[in-house]
Amino acid sequence: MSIHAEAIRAPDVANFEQSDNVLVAEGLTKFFAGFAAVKDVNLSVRRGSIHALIGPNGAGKTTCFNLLTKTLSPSSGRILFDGDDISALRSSQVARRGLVRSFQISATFPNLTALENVRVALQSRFGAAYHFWRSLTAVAPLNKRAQELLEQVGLADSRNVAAAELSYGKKRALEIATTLALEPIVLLLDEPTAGMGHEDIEPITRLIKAAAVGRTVLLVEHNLSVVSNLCDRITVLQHGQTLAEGSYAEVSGNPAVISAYMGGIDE
Ligand SMILES: Nc1ncnc2c1ncn2[C@@H]1O[C@H](COP(=O)(O)OP(=O)(O)OP(=O)(O)O)[C@@H](O)[C@H]1O
Repeated sequence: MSIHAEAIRAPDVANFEQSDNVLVAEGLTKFFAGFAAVKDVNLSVRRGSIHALIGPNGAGKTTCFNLLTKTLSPSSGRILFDGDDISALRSSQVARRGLVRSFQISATFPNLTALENVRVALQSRFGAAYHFWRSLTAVAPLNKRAQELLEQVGLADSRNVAAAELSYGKKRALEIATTLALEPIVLLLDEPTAGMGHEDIEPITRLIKAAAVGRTVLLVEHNLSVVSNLCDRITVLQHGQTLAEGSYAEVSGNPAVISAYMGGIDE
């Protein structure tokens, strides 16, 4: 895959100067049948940063991520996006505001080509004017943008290949292209390198770096070398609580973090 970092377009982010933190969690807590999977987590994601949520297995990363993406509702606490309390909003509502979770592979349409998948994402963004039932001529203007997005994620040569036929790494790249079609202000990625072989990890890391230009990225990631290579800021969770926050150098030198990972760095 060849990736054109500089070509990935920055979103319209007129509010960038307003506040240092684009996404803030305050006292975020989630109980499952009396068990606190996430307990009183405070988190500030700086505008323009690549921020990782890490921690040992069962630390509460996925639950925290699902709360931030509004896939789950918090038991208590609140979430601010661009200064607005989004705690009561649905994921579709926050996505329209620019807080967009990367589609999961299962959400791409396996029988549609890479180009068609990106076009469907663009159609969903542009609404009724480009709905499915419109003729191919009507949606043609979207092909150019879809093609650009495919080029940006290194999939130009795969434009006419069905999503189901793409390699695992290319499926993840397609997933990112469909997400970028929505012009996210904050791009949320759930374990972007999970299940990848070494050959795909480096290109996807470069792709995320490129996609982060002009926007903010928050990801859950198990692979600590990816985290160290990619992320400006890291929040370490353990037992549902924040154990440490800082740069990779800061958190990786923190004795509490070392102890939490002892015997179980799940790279
Ligand atoms: N829907 C649920 N119902 C009950 N318990 C849950 C549910 N989801 C998560 N948990 C529990 O909450 C805790 C945190 O889980 P979570 O998946 O958020 O951790 P994680 O850090 O993402 O773990 P992993 O690295 O293994 O994916 C775990 O003990 C898990 O068993």
